[in-house]
Amino acid sequence: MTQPILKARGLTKRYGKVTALDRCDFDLMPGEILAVIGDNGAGKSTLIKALSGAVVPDEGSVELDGKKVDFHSPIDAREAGIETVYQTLAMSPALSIADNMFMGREIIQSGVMGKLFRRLDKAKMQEIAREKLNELGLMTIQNINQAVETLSGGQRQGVAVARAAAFGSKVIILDEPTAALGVKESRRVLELIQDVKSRGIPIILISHNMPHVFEVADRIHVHRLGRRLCVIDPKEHSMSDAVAFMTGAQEPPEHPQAA
Ligand SMILES: Nc1ncnc2c1ncn2[C@@H]1O[C@H](COP(=O)(O)OP(=O)(O)OP(=O)(O)O)[C@@H](O)[C@H]1O
Repeated sequence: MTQPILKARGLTKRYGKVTALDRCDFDLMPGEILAVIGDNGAGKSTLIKALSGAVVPDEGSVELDGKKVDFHSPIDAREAGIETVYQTLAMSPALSIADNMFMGREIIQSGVMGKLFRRLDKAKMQEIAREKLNELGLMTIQNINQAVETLSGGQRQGVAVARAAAFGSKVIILDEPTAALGVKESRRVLELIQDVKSRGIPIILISHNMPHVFEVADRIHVHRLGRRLCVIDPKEHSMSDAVAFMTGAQEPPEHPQAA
């Protein structure tokens, strides 16, 4: 049987009296798009943070590729191959697309200048950035040296996803990638998500947008009251079923398709 690429068991995170995660289980299978849905305050963000090193759970375990991992910071998770694109994109608007793509992992020139003065290999970074954006069909971005602040919302999101796809070797987490976008831009981002999937990289998609979730997700993790309520197949359930499970208006399916 196929093993999950990312697996969590019994994750618990308390903030004072609030239990944001309550013995939560989670499974992401290789190559899939797994949507995570849930009401406001259900604990989706906390789950994602626990999987990406931004929050250290009080209890529970996380396994990546069958090996136990203990992330203490997002850098730990990144180094292990988990890239997260947050709703509030962590980008520097005044810097170029290439600079943003390589922020925090700049390429240093080989030779003396690099060794002694840590001089950056700008040409190399631009070349790789262009290649990555092209690969993902982001051809609308003409100039790799253009400042990110001059891009549209959808293009910015595209750069963020391309950055994640370029470096996230194992898992990409997207937190509400279409929330701030118009119809056309959302469409482009959804296509991009499918492009990334077709390259074999599994994606966790947190979204409140049910049509978007139902369009791209292979499976849907329904989160409620800090834990996984069930996992549903979007081909077998309607959007109104999903909302009813999520809000507690309807009992979840008897045999939750855990993984
Ligand atoms: N840093 C924090 N300090 C205190 N309480 C927190 C903190 N982060 C989250 N919580 C609480 O934990 C619970 C779960 O929050 P979380 O943000 O994970 O939910 P969510 O499902 O992502 O919600 P939304 O869809 O509204 O973003 C909420 O009750 C929230 O108030």
